[in-house]
Amino acid sequence: MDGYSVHNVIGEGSFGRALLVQSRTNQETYVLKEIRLPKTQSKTENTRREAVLLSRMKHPNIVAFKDSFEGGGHLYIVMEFCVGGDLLQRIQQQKNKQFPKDTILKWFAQMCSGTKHIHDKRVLHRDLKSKNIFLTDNGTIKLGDFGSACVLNSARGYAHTYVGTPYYVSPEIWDNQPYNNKSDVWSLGCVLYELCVLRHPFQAPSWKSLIMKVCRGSYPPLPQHLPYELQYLIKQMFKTNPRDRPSIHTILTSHRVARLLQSHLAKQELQQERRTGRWRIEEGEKVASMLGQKTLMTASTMEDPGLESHEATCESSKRKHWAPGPSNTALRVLANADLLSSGSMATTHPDDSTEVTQEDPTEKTRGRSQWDRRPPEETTGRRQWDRRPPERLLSILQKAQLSTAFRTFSIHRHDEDPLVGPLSQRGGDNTDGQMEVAEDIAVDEDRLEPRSDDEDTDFEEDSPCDWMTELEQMSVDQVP
Ligand SMILES: Nc1ncnc2c1ncn2[C@@H]1O[C@H](COP(=O)(O)OP(=O)(O)OP(=O)(O)O)[C@@H](O)[C@H]1O
Repeated sequence: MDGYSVHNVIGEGSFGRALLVQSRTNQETYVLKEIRLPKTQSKTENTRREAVLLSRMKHPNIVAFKDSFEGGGHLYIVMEFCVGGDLLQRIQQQKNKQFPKDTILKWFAQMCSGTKHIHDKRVLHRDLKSKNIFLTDNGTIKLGDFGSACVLNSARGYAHTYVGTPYYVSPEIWDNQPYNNKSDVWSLGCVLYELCVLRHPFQAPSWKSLIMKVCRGSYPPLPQHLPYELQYLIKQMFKTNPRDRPSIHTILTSHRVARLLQSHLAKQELQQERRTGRWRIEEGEKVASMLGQKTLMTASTMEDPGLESHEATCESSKRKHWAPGPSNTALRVLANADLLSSGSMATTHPDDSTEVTQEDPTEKTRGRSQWDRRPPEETTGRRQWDRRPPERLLSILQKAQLSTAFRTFSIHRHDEDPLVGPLSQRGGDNTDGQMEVAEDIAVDEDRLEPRSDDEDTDFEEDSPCDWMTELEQMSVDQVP
């Protein structure tokens, strides 16, 4: 601490404080994060990983790491100060005035660029949200607060990390599936939506309603004045099956949307893209070993072909695949069946705006992804994403006191209603209980078409924690 003089405290997070400091050496202003070190050795190691991870991420759209040190039972991480504050504050400052289209595109392009850098290193952010995205004085976007997932890798830590804040959590996480790179894409979709609408895409008056909306990808349509590309992009980012969601690489390289975004990336960023476009294996391995193998798995177009074939042999047995059937964790028959109305048991297909029940075999092919133009017989056995909400979770939440869920999920760290977010409308919104997507949007299916699963970057958490079981146990423990 001797090298810095403290100006003021700029905020308190769940792990400590953020201070505004000035370096005695170069007189520059920085943010110093003071993080309480856990008592046990293994947890302390995990906490240190945040600093290690941050120090390895060098990109114009990621908050720059300056230094880290320890003292008095705390870890201190010194990082770039983003004068413009976080994006959530910026959205709130707008009141109800929409951002100009070009601002949205520029910021989103920069977010993608930063996220791509992280993903190219096989790291998942896991907590992308407008509060963790910052602005510099010249309006450049910087992703911050990432790597906390690696820090919080105790069993409870994972539960905490996986769920994060409910507004940004993708359907597969509610379904107790491993976090993967497409889960970050979903969260970025939420941020993009917030920039366009100044509200959360998914908000509801109850847990059940919120989770159902997320699992069905049900959000109010964007205002008509926004360009087609943005409307379409959001629709793709909110594909409930992660395999149908484009990767960041796809978003940044495909067709018209990509061109629109690329034109908003500064020359400097494009150069950085070119430099880091290919994933460097040594770099990825270094990060993985620093993170104690807690990082990610195989298969990316960014790899050397040699690496790909090597990994295909060595890793194939380890790699987790999406189960070829409905989730066996979340879709157990609900003991208290009245939790779900008949309407909520229906599977809705936004692409053809038809509601069909999950069990109706004649409707199976209509539920296929719009990208999947193969004849029905070729797709037999392919996983159809089940858009019923994760019933086991709903059941747990039904029994659990909201305050228990509040603590476990760390959804909202203050005393307010955990389901009322900073951009929420009280009492939910007009999509509550209904499937309302932008039906009237014309779809050009050739644009931003995700490549096949094998081609698109796709990696996931190595050893995910079964946070749902943990939560279930906690709710049982709470019963007097
Ligand atoms: N690099 C930064 N530049 C400017 N402001 C920052 C920076 N990092 C954090 N802040 C601000 O400091 C405050 C505290 O941040 P911190 O990351 O410690 O906690 P949090 O994001 O509020 O909570 P948590 O980390 O528990 O999610 C926030 O208001 C955040 O906007």
